[in-house]
Amino acid sequence: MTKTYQPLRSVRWEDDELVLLDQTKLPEQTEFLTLKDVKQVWDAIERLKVRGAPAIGITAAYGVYVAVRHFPAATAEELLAEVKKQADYLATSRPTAVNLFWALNRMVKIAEIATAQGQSPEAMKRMLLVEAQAIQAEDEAVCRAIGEHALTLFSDGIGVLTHCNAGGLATAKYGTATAPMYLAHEKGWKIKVFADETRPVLQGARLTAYELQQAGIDVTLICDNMAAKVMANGWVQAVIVGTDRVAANGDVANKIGTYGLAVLARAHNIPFYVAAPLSSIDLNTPTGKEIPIEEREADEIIRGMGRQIAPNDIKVYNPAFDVTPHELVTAIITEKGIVRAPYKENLRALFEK
Ligand SMILES: CSC[C@@H](O)[C@@H](O)C(=O)COP(=O)(O)O
Repeated sequence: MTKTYQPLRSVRWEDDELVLLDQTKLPEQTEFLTLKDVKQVWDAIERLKVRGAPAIGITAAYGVYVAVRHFPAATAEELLAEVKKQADYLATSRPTAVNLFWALNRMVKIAEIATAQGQSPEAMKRMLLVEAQAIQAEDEAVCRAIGEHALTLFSDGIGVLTHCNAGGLATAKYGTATAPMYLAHEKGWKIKVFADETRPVLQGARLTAYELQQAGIDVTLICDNMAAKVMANGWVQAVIVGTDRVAANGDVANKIGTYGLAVLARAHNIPFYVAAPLSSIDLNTPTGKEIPIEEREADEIIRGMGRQIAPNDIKVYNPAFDVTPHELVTAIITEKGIVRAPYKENLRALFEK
């Protein structure tokens, strides 16, 4: 029997307001936030109320509109300057996911086009909202296309391991790494997913386990340090993860722990796939070494599980992401198809298609 995927919408433009599902409250509470100003949008991104590279980009795009919608500009040039200022501000919310900068650039570009066309400030505001909505709608189609390509690498009965949440909550719909899981499920395939809990913020436990369970997909939650055992048991035929940024040489930044998983996959001869929309591929960053890696506060670890689990003032190292060298990546699955090594040439060619 085929099942239709019921999306969890993490970002919505509703009744002329930006509404977010507060991901920090899941799975205990389903709470929606209406964001009234750009500071609230910045905070929501920084505090992980909205997270996941594509969802961050979509939110920031709406954030630009929210920031300027009531700005009393007399001319298009004046409004353009404000758009640039607010985009620069939103760009400081998180450093690693390139989708944030990609989406903000698109918003600035629309404002530049409106200015060059001699549009009024009010017309420019309307164009900004339409662009943010287009970014969201495109992401849904992109995720579905990634899912269709990724599905060609899967088969009925497959066991798949994933890390963090590259799911519907992190995108407009379907997710990236989860898209083939939803499509396999729709086809009636039996797919077994193992979700790493993903320390320290537990996106795997709180979000991936939750959204796959809601969709009726067979998902088993494991602690991060159990992945090797699950692989050794022979339960996993593919690892698939999302990404925050793919460098021009194919190095992949993703949630901390991804690199370790790629090493384990190689040791067990299991393919390691990265699902990446073109908006996450950054040809301007030559290698993983140049990708800025966010470091977050110690409290995420010391008091991360709702109670104190380490001594106060303990020295903590808390990078939110790591970089998987391209040599460990079996393939990168994009909306335009599946890319394999040599990544430098093949990723560049994608943008010329
Ligand atoms: C499709 S989401 C891809 C990545 O953004 C995801 O895997 C990830 O690392 C998210 O990190 P987060 O810190 O929760 O924003």
